[in-house]
Amino acid sequence: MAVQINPSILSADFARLAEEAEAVRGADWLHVDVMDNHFVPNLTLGVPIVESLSKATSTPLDCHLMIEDPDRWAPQYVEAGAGSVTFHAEAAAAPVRLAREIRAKGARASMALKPATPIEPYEDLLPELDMLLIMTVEPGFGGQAFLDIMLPKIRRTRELISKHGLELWLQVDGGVAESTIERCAEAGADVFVAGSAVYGKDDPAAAVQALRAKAEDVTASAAWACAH
Ligand SMILES: O=C(CO)[C@H](O)[C@H](O)COP(=O)(O)O
Repeated sequence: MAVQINPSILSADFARLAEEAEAVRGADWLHVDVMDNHFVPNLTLGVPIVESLSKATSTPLDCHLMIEDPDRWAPQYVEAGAGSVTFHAEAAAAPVRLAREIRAKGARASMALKPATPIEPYEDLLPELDMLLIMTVEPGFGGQAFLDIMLPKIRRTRELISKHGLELWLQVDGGVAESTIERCAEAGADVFVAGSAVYGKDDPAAAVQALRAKAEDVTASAAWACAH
């Protein structure tokens, strides 16, 4: 699977979201962080803004729901135009039913794990998903330091994906930058969310390309990618 770079609009200027989407032309997806100040201690945006943004950009939206009760809300993000919707394993009451509903409505279904949540209890659910997101910071804020201790979980997840022969994308989010992306790629990630490492730069589009080049260098020779 080709490397994908998804800039996180959490680090963008919320008053100029359409222009900020344009500033990362060439990115694979725009990562939209939805926070409700309950599941995480921060508040960002909701369905109406996702609906407007989906009409304002041709880059598909990868919505990461850091909210309680995703079983109720996630389908509304598909209707608002999201191409991929990620709910948290810790918040979903019925993750299989929810993943099937997201897919049935026409979006990619994805599940996220906070740093302290292991992958192993979810092995049997993986065929129900199009992507698995491993948080490499505690969710809630951009600009945090990458948690190296998540690398073994990324490796174990990649092994499970290979073991079951799945076409599942493996996304990492939090502290992904030029200094950390190679370690994530080597461990088995193929979809990379980056907020401050893209929007914190003078040329966000160039930052996307620099991240892509680093990850592609690794995946060209990584054992997991060659075996895939
Ligand atoms: O989900 C998130 C925070 O919960 C953000 O997507 C993530 O933190 C991106 O920001 P940065 O790349 O600056 O760490």
